[in-house]
Amino acid sequence: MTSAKQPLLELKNVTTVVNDHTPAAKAILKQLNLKIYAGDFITVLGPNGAGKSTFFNSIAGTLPIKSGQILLQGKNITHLSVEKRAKFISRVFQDPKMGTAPRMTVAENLLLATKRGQIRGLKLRGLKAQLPRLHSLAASMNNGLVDRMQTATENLSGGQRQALSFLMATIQQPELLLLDEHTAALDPKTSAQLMQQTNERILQEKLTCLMITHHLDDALRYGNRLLVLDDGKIVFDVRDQQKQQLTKQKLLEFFGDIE
Ligand SMILES: Nc1ncnc2c1ncn2[C@@H]1O[C@H](COP(=O)(O)OP(=O)(O)OP(=O)(O)O)[C@@H](O)[C@H]1O
Repeated sequence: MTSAKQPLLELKNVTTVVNDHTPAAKAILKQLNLKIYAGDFITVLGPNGAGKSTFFNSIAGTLPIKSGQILLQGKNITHLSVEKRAKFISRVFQDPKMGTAPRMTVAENLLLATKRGQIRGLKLRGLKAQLPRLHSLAASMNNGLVDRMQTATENLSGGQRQALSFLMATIQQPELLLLDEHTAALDPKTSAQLMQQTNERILQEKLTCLMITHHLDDALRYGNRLLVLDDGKIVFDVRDQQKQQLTKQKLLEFFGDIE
């Protein structure tokens, strides 16, 4: 029974306010409660402006929460800095330019990611010894990234760059992976390919993941649990068999034309 286990991540009554203490103050997350368990691969749907990115910003610490608590494996991380949370929480954004250092090569970026949280990482020691592992990771993305290991990241295609961002975010097996529409900027074929590699890696590494998407098909096909966020609250939460039985039609009926 999942209810008896300690959640990997728990949000307790989380309220997040933007422009706090100004006349433009607005609550975006509204007393949100959620328990996420190790191994959950959760797809997150919701209309534009529902608060999905704010939800991720609150978990990652890029936006302070106004009230409530965030617990990671029972530890209160509500006031932990973004940098400290980055040791446990990885994130991939929609924009291919965001996850990588543009002037550094693919191999250097990957190596940097293996040393996340260590100061000496910046010196990139040990590149040679790590190369076989980095090569096989790049090859696993099946998109030519492995042939461009010595290429500066800024010269990659958007799909290769997102695949690299994804690898960098998962190379150290984060306790929690946040995918913020990470395939949305890619063409349909590239997006589908990255989605498939994403799924394989998450299952293989048994990662715990929250993935925001506007694609109902992806939200239904991937993961063991599906959430719908609307107006700063979780309004729908299904898992396992209930999720498998969900159809696109039922989802559309539930919250209108989200796509
Ligand atoms: N820093 C901010 N300042 C002011 N308003 C903000 C800020 N961040 C978010 N908002 C507002 O909060 C609401 C929720 O935004 P958020 O980006 O979390 O929604 P979303 O569900 O991710 O939307 P989308 O699907 O369009 O990406 C929106 O109305 C947005 O304009």
